Amino acid sequence: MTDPTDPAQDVIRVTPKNRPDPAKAATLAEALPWLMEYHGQTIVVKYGGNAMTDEGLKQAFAEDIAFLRYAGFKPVVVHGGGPQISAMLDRLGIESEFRGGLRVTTPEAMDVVRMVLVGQVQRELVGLINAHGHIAVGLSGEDAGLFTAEPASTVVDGEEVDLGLVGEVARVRPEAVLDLIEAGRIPVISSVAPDVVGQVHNVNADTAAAALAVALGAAKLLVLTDVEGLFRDWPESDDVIQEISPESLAELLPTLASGMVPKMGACLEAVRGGVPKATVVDGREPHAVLLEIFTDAGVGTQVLPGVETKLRRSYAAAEEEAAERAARKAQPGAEA
Ligand SMILES: Nc1ncnc2c1ncn2[C@@H]1O[C@H](COP(=O)(O)OP(=O)(O)O)[C@@H](O)[C@H]1O
Ligand SMILES: CC(=O)N[C@@H](CCC(=O)OP(=O)(O)O)C(=O)O
Repeated sequence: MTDPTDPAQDVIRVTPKNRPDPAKAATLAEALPWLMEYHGQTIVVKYGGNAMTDEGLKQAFAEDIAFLRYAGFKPVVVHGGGPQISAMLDRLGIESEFRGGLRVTTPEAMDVVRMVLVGQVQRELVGLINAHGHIAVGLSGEDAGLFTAEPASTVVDGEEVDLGLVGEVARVRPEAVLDLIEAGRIPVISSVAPDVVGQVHNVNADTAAAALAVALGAAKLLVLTDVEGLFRDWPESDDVIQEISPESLAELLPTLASGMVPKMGACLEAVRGGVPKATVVDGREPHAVLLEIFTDAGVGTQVLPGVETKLRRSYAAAEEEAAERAARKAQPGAEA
């Protein structure tokens, strides 16, 4: 017989507020096909500096990455830090410019790029992920011969531009990353890399992520940036490309502007190199990684072999249209 006056008894009255929520179970159940698809698979996540704007976003990113690991995936992070490098160069009074989406890098700027990427951004991300169980380890392209760079060049307005110490990835030795994955750790990688004589180069982080995804045989490359995806006619159009084939992307690439050139070029390289899917999503959305991987909601732009180009309205444009419709409805004399 229970004694209702015994304070040791832990009782709870079920009210509509604290009863189990079937919607939460539905969200978890929605994740099942993706858990099955990616269990044990490597996913390379490129975290762009433009999506690291506040502490909450960075913490949510770290939670997502730890979540993937505990869900049985093998996440690998390649991080950027363009805005953070620019801020430090400004503080130090060193000028830098972008050509074709790449930073023209002098030896003086290279020291700053390396210091900010390896010494600041990478350290911070490792710390944030390790708050969830000491699982992250930082590396750069200089560690264990991970990346070998060769000088990159780019053509802007038909002219070849000298980018200084900017590198392409000429070779990947993924063994160090594979060792860490095997040990259940999460590699967090900065995109600086030596050339064959040891001169360190500044590699665009999208480019580095794609090369690594190919070398690891990743099941997916996920790129977090500060736009909803690839806009068809930036900045005029509201249309975001939802799905695109490598062939159509190759046609579109020469028409793209600024940061999207290396980003979409990297997605193309990844898919051409055998990665089944490369996706660009808006990293300003908290938990963008979990939303993209585990839900059916079509977010961002996916590069997939064998698809027709599919468009959707940007969220901002769709919301504006909905607000206009609502305002028209609310006007006196409007039809109910
Ligand atoms: N077609 C396009 N669609 C979307 N964004 C574009 C496009 N063309 C250029 N951009 C620009 O590219 C930027 C993303 O590249 P970048 O600044 O290098 O980002 P990240 O730091 O994430 O690598 C966007 O913020 C946008 O200003
Ligand atoms: C050659 C080149 O442009 N390197 C980039 C490296 C960092 C990077 O790629 O950062 P995001 O991903 O945040 O853009 C730079 O110096 O900004």
